[in-house]
Amino acid sequence: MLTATPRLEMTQLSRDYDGVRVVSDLSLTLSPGEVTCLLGPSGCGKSTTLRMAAGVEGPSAGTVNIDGERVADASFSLPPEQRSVGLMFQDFALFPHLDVARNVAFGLKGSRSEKAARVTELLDRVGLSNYGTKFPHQLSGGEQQRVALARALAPRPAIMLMDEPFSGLDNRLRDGIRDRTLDILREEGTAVLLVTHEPDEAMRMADKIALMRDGRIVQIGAPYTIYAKPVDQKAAAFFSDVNVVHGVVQDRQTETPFGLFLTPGLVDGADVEIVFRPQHCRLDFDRKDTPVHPTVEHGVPARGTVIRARFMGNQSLVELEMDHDGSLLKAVVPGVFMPPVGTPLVLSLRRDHAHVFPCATQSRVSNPWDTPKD
Ligand SMILES: Nc1ncnc2c1ncn2[C@@H]1O[C@H](COP(=O)(O)OP(=O)(O)OP(=O)(O)O)[C@@H](O)[C@H]1O
Repeated sequence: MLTATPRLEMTQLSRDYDGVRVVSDLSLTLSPGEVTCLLGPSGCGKSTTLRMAAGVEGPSAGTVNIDGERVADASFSLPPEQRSVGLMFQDFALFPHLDVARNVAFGLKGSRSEKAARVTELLDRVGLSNYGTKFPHQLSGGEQQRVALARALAPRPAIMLMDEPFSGLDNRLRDGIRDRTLDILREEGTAVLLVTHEPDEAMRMADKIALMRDGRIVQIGAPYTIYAKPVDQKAAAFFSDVNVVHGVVQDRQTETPFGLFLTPGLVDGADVEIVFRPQHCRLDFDRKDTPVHPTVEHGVPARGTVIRARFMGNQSLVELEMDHDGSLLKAVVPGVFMPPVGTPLVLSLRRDHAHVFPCATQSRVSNPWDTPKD
């Protein structure tokens, strides 16, 4: 269950390397039992942030608190072993000369029998009850990952910090191990900070996603919010291909081949982008003799010609060259739809899934669902 007291509280954290700021003014809190994913492209500062939470690095500015206690600021940083944190990285880093039971017991304090009981409990939890006397080299990648999880959980850390812990695993294993790992972390009430550059992994695992770019968090929210209400075009494009249609504001609205979009608060002449995902497009055959009618849900359809169609399993990707300006737009439609190159089609978009951003500041200004009927 989530409570109001944060387990980990990072406030206005920054980190410089050789005078270059790689994490900037970053604030983030983690609650017990909550999984937060730091998601972003390579080099955006995810691992540096995680290392500051762990105590492997100290911040150049800002503070880190764990359970209300200051563990780091610009002048000091408690080392990892003095913080209640568990660490898991891509290479499981098991001790090769210790058997599984001794690997799990490594960081444990207490009497021999207490340690043995905790090791037994954890090996049972990760489904490796009979593996205590095996050595790491005798285990598969998935089994090693489970031992690493048991070892990290053994001292009952308040916080689990995980840096791409599943990326070394075979695809077939990964989903099952991810789900089971999450179940165990939730059962333990551990607050989790998971670093990943894979949107699918973040969407699947996170209660909360912190989307990073250039050392900053650009958006924090539940996976659905981050996906459905991106703050800008780059945030939208991090999760899937996007289509972008340009327009110019006139009288607080912007006219496009897909109809009018409200753009309140923007001055006449401002450039805007209408951004929408291929999954939110609809295709219809172009019956040239029959006019295409706008609808509230899909706005005005625009004409285009098929330049490519690809089958992708349970859906098809169709690319169109648009009649109005020769731009390329993509539509993903369910099932098998493979129109030949040159087929005229009309494309419309789900207006409640389209986003309007001013080109200069790239921040979200409105939901075009409010757009009046054309
Ligand atoms: N010890 C260091 N010394 C100098 N620069 C560093 C150091 N560690 C990281 N950096 C730089 O800081 C920036 C952020 O690196 P970081 O590893 O935090 O990014 P990341 O988002 O985790 O990337 P990836 O997904 O590729 O691991 C990068 O430009 C990196 O080169």
